[in-house]
Amino acid sequence: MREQLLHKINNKTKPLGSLGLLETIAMQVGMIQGTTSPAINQPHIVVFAGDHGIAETGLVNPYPQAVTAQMVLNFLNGGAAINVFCRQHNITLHVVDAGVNHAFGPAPAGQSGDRFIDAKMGLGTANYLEGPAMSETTATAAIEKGKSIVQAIAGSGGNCVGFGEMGIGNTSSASLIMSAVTGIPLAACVGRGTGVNDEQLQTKINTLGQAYALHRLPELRHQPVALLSRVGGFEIAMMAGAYLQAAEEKMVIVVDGFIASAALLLAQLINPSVVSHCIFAHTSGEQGHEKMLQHLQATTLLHLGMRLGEGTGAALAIPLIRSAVNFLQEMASFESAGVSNIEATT
Ligand SMILES: O=C(O)c1ccc[n+]([C@@H]2O[C@H](COP(=O)([O-])O)[C@@H](O)[C@H]2O)c1
Ligand SMILES: Cc1cc2nc[nH]c2cc1C
Repeated sequence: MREQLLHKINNKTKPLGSLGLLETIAMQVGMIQGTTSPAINQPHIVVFAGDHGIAETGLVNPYPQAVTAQMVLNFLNGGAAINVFCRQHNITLHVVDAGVNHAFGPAPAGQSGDRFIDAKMGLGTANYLEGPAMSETTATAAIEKGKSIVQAIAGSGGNCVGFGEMGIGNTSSASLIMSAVTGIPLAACVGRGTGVNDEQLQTKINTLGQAYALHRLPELRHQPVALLSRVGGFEIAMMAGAYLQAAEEKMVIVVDGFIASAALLLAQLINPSVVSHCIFAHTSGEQGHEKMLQHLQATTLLHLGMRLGEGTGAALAIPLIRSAVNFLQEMASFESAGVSNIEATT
């Protein structure tokens, strides 16, 4: 298949390699789908929302925990950045309550076709400065729930999915997971998140250092469920399961920013082949993301200095992925168009 795809790509009416990363994407999507005529059907973004006990201490996050629930309602009312980009690019948006510290009541109706999924694992995690964030049973249940959500989307015909997240305090979980899994020192994994100042950043690093020592994270570096239970989040656990199922379903997976990539690190520990299904949308402005991407040996499509989350980077990358698939499908070949090629190409 690789040979056939390369032949098809190289015989399009363009100088060899001149579509750059789009050629890499066309090759990858063809390999995932096992065809020289790949297609992106209805793409989906799934945003997992969850709260973090540590956020209530105010030691690691500038915005209050209540923003998580408020933003979920904003998603359902169509007013967040991810709503705008999904509307613009005709992407179906799903919003999952993975464990927000708020009772939303019976299925709050989304406008503009947005879908709400109640998968609440609790009213936020416990504060991992004092004990585990959740039990290992709950971490496993969240992974399984993430799988079933993606299974339903695949069943409805979607073959491309991006995962986003919303959770005040979740850059802290992501930094701890990153440091544990990659072995990169914690201080190099901790960034400003939604925007801590220099002094708050030092407090964040010191605070997370305590959690790192308390839970002896380096000893858990090969144990995704244990890591999730100690310092994870419900939305991160669910997203890890979602990655695994999306790969199982042979979907094209679009990876968003810092937190979404940390969830992928955990999914990769469970099934290393998941990364071959992943297209990395963007390099986040969150310090640490670049090093995490290096660990994943990932090349990203976009460098926009974005650090919002919600799946916004993934949504912006989807039209580029469509362009990659479309050039493979629709461009004329040298032969069909009667354009002169050079000898070296076959
Ligand atoms: O996606 C990213 O790279 C990213 C980087 C920094 C912050 N965020 C978003 O900001 C929130 C977490 O930030 P914080 O400061 O509360 O840990 C959460 O809702 C994320 O979606 C997202
Ligand atoms: C307003 C706001 C919107 C967000 N979207 C994702 N994370 C966020 C964090 C804040 C604070």
